[in-house]
Amino acid sequence: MPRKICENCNERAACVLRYDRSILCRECFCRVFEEEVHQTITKYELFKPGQKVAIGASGGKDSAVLMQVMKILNERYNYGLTLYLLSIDEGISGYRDHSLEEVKFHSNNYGLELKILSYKDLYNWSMDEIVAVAGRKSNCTFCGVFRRQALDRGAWQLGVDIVATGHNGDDVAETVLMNMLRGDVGRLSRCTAITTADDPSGIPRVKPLKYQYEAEIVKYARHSKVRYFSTECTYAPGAHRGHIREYLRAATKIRPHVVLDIIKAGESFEVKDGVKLPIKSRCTRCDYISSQPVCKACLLLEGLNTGRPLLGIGKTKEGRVKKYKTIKIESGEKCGKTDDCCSKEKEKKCEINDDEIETCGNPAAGLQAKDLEKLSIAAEASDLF
Ligand SMILES: Nc1ncnc2c1ncn2[C@@H]1O[C@H](COP(=O)(O)OP(=O)(O)OP(=O)(O)O)[C@@H](O)[C@H]1O
Repeated sequence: MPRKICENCNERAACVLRYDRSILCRECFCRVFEEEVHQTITKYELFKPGQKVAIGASGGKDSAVLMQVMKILNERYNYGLTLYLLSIDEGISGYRDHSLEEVKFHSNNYGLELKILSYKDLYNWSMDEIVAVAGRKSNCTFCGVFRRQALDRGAWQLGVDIVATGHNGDDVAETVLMNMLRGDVGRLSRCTAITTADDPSGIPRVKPLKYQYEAEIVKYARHSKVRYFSTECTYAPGAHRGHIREYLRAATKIRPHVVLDIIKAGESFEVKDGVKLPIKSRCTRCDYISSQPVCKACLLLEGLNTGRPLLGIGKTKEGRVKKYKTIKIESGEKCGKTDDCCSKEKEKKCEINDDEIETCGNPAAGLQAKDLEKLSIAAEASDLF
């Protein structure tokens, strides 16, 4: 069989590009990969000259590749950025402690200042301690909510203008599917954004690898010899995201560009006028941005600190969060079982929980409450932070 050669330079071929099936050698593949990221950065104007950028560094393949590509592009194209590494130590022994060793190696290797913040210092709870009291079903909710705030706090401490994370195309496509399966219109409408900020006046986060396939990130790491920690999180196997990931992998075998197609579908999604989305305000306890009077992180912490670890998770009666939903009343009939029964007006903002299902005879209220309850489980983990 004739030896395959690179379509660019006639060197020995090493891989096939996923989207157009071009056959490339190692060097040309790496160059094409870097140029694609450069295109994303320039097209979406992710950075401005002179900015300080913290790279969210977990030690895994995505953030390790992001560091290397950002360092190369910053020099090749004179972006004029000062790069830092920011790591959050969630306190997962046998996982994060090992992956942080990789981050320390990268910090020395690239000469980039590294800041590490731990959940234990920030919240007085490590993930191992949380899992010991809350079990393994909701660990991703705790971890996702706490990490979002921790990255923000770390970014403040470093004094950076922007945080870049290694979220890749597969991550974004998974999140689109997760939000669709949950019918979470609010998150669906914002999860494909390449630049995000929980707090509009806070430090924005960008995803320069948003259009890169995970498989090609792995190839890039292999061909350009990027070191990374490859073990999966100790607590990941039960996560909902894992099932979606398996589905996406299977779909990719049939339709190789399904990842980019899903992202495109998500980007084209628009919320109809009149659909009510949660209104963001400030947490009354910590002042962090929140659509509830008390933010999710404060609620989860309250649960942990008062021996009710599922408070805010929405799984037990004790830990149930108050939910509000605007209910349309078709007939205007009054069920009469509660004083403030949602009956007189055509529309009313109702607090929904299981007790209300029992006491209020309005079938619409019961239905909404059950649906919301299902949706609330681990819903926080379906945001890309
Ligand atoms: N503990 C952490 N500290 C700092 N940044 C993090 C941390 N965990 C995740 N991130 C950032 O969020 C991105 C996506 O995280 P995710 O949990 O999806 O991990 P991943 O897909 O395995 O990425 P990676 O391969 O970089 O670990 C990472 O690439 C990184 O930029």
